[in-house]
Amino acid sequence: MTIAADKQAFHARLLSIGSDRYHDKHPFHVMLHGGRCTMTQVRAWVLNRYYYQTRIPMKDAAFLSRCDDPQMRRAWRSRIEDHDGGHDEGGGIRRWLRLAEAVGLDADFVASTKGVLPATRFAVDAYVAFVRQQPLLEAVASSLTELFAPKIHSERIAGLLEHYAFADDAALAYFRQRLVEAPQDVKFGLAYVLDHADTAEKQNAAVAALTFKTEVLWSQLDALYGAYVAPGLIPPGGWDGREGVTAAAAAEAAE
Ligand SMILES: O=C(O)c1cc(C(=O)O)c2c(n1)C(=O)C(=O)c1cc(C(=O)O)[nH]c1-2
Repeated sequence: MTIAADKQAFHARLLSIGSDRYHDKHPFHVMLHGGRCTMTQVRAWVLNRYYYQTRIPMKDAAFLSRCDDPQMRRAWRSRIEDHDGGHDEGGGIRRWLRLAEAVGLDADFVASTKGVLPATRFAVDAYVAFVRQQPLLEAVASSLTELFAPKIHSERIAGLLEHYAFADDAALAYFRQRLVEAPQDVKFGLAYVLDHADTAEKQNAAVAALTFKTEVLWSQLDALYGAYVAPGLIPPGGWDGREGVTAAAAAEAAE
């Protein structure tokens, strides 16, 4: 096989992980985007997913701390800016808290990460540990689920706007902004992985890293589904569906 054909086949393998395993296919997302979640289920998703949001810039900082190439650090550091932003305007994390408020949650409660499901923490912490420990090629490959994220963000914007009263441009600003940011990140990450995975062994390791990441995402939704859809078993320490719901949202529900 020529080098170009080998790269092409490797690229196709990476893309097929998205079509086989990305979390857009998870039943919880299907419910959420199709307007079939209760507000308690929507809140549980926002609250748990906040934990992922908080750990993304931490894993990117872990990544940067391992990079000895200034070129690479320069390309990677905007990811931290995207999520943390500046002191006054904030970034993705603050936009996520705006979504939390729009769904009727107290932002300080969500920011405390109280009530986050144990399995959400385990999955997200495993991602941070992976990026801290594994070879850089695998750390970059694990970020490539973002290849598939613009599609899910577009579907989510459309689905939430269509089906839920809380959804408007301010509430969904997080997702619109990701549609601008993610393609830049992924362009660099994909080129890096295609260039540096130059042996079958490295290609297999990159495929395994991307697969692992799809599992990190999928298991967060399994945890949500089990606790808040069926069988509805909320583990000790998991959000009870009431704490942190604003008085206004609780009153609206009681009407
Ligand atoms: O809503 C989603 O489905 C989704 C998925 C992913 C992803 O595929 O990891 C990310 C995001 N959103 C996202 O907003 C985001 O900032 C992000 C960063 C990363 C990463 O691994 O560095 N993934 C994702």
